Amino acid sequence: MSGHILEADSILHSFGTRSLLSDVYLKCQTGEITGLLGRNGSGKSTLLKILFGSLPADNKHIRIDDKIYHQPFRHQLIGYLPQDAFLPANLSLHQIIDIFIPSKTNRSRIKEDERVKLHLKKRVNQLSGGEVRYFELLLLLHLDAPFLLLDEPFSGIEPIYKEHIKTLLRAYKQEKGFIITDHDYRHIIEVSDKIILLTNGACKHIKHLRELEDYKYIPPGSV
Ligand SMILES: Nc1ncnc2c1ncn2[C@@H]1O[C@H](COP(=O)(O)OP(=O)(O)OP(=O)(O)O)[C@@H](O)[C@H]1O
Repeated sequence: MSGHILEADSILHSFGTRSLLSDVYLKCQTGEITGLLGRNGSGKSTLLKILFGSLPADNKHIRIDDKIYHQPFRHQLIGYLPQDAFLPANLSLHQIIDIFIPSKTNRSRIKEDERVKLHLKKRVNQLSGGEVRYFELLLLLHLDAPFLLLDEPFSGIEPIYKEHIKTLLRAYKQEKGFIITDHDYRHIIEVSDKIILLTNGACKHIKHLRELEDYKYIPPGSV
């Protein structure tokens, strides 16, 4: 897959009288992981939903390879891992892989994953939270979409899986661009090529990690 560029600007969004996103610009390209940080309630999940196209914004301008899209997910250009589990609870992993993944090669790859193959016959509701999270992420990585938005991919994941997930992200960024957000900020910082802090409705591009302290996102002396 050759390189792709996702650019979003002029994103405005309010809930009632509260202006949440007022001046958002961000750019992501294949080969790159963008870490999106921000305090609770700063609007990270809202921004990802707007980029994906599942939440209508008051205003938005999303371009992929210079073409404007209102709902990029309808064109299989963006995949999205929401904060909450999204898979049908009563289907087996085997069934879900066959339904979600168009490519036979990719279906086999997922079924051969050592953390998935043990559970293929189980239903989603028979897995632990961390096992489901890992499976969801693996499914998304095997979609054709050039961009993936990951909302808290490390949530509920045991340490050794977190390391494995970082390895997967580094491997798949050869062909995909990622925007990831998680409060496990050390993992985000470690795996990301660039860091954005969402604060006061705008994206601040962080050049030096100490700026995260200046913006009071992390305590003094953390980096
Ligand atoms: N549908 C909605 N209606 C009204 N307010 C909402 C709605 N969705 C989100 N909000 C509010 O918008 C703000 C931002 O929510 P959002 O989930 O985007 O934050 P976040 O940065 O992802 O937070 P966290 O880090 O806690 O997950 C919150 O104050 C939330 O209560």
